[in-house]
Amino acid sequence: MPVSAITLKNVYYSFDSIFVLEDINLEIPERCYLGIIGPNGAGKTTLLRLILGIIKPHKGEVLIYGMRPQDYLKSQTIGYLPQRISQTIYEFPITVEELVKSGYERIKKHHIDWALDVFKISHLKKKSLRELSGGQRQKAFLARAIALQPKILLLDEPTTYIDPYSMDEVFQILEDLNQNFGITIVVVTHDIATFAHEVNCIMCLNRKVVCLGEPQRILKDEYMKMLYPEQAVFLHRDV
Ligand SMILES: Nc1ncnc2c1ncn2[C@@H]1O[C@H](COP(=O)(O)OP(=O)(O)OP(=O)(O)O)[C@@H](O)[C@H]1O
Repeated sequence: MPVSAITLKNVYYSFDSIFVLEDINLEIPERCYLGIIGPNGAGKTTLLRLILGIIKPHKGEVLIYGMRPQDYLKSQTIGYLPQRISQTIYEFPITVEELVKSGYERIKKHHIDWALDVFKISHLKKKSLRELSGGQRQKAFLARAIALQPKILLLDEPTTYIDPYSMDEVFQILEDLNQNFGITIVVVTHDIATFAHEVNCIMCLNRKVVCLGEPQRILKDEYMKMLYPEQAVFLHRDV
């Protein structure tokens, strides 16, 4: 039986007494590459923050390899690329290398070098973030997310700022991290059509789990209509 990397059981979360997530039940097996899609405000980022233990469910439980996130994080890490990165970080003269090790007290140099190498930005390591393009910066943040060699990687809109050529490169790297390094990846995205070719499972979220399954099955009009009922035009893609 596959090991469950992330489990959510009957999870509820509310802001100001309004539930933004309701009765979420989810098992993400180890080595899964899951895409989470859903309209604005569907609760996608909130779900990632629950998995990270930044916030706690108001009802139900979140387990990482059978442990509460705060217990798991005592000995392990979860890689995370947040959706919104504070612009103020660019005002400090921080280099790519410094960014990758920031917040990690005992990180080893070869881990930093490995992460920079994975995202093909070793040549930029002494450059200030201010000198980089948006895509190069995003790769620097992705490198930081994997620097501690986590078993789980959570990415919130990772392809923002990345041009189509570099996007293929990033997809290749993520696939390699998933297949060859065995990292479980959860990616939140609005770029459904592109990601459908990358992930092996898609979850549609809109406060509740609307549907979950293989991309070929999920990207059918019937499910998209359930997820985006206001939209007049739906995706027609062969995946
Ligand atoms: N700190 C907060 N205080 C109050 N409400 C919040 C807070 N953070 C999020 N919300 C609300 O919770 C709901 C879910 O937000 P969340 O950011 O998880 O959605 P999302 O699916 O990631 O959206 P998007 O695709 O726009 O990034 C939204 O209605 C949002 O307004």
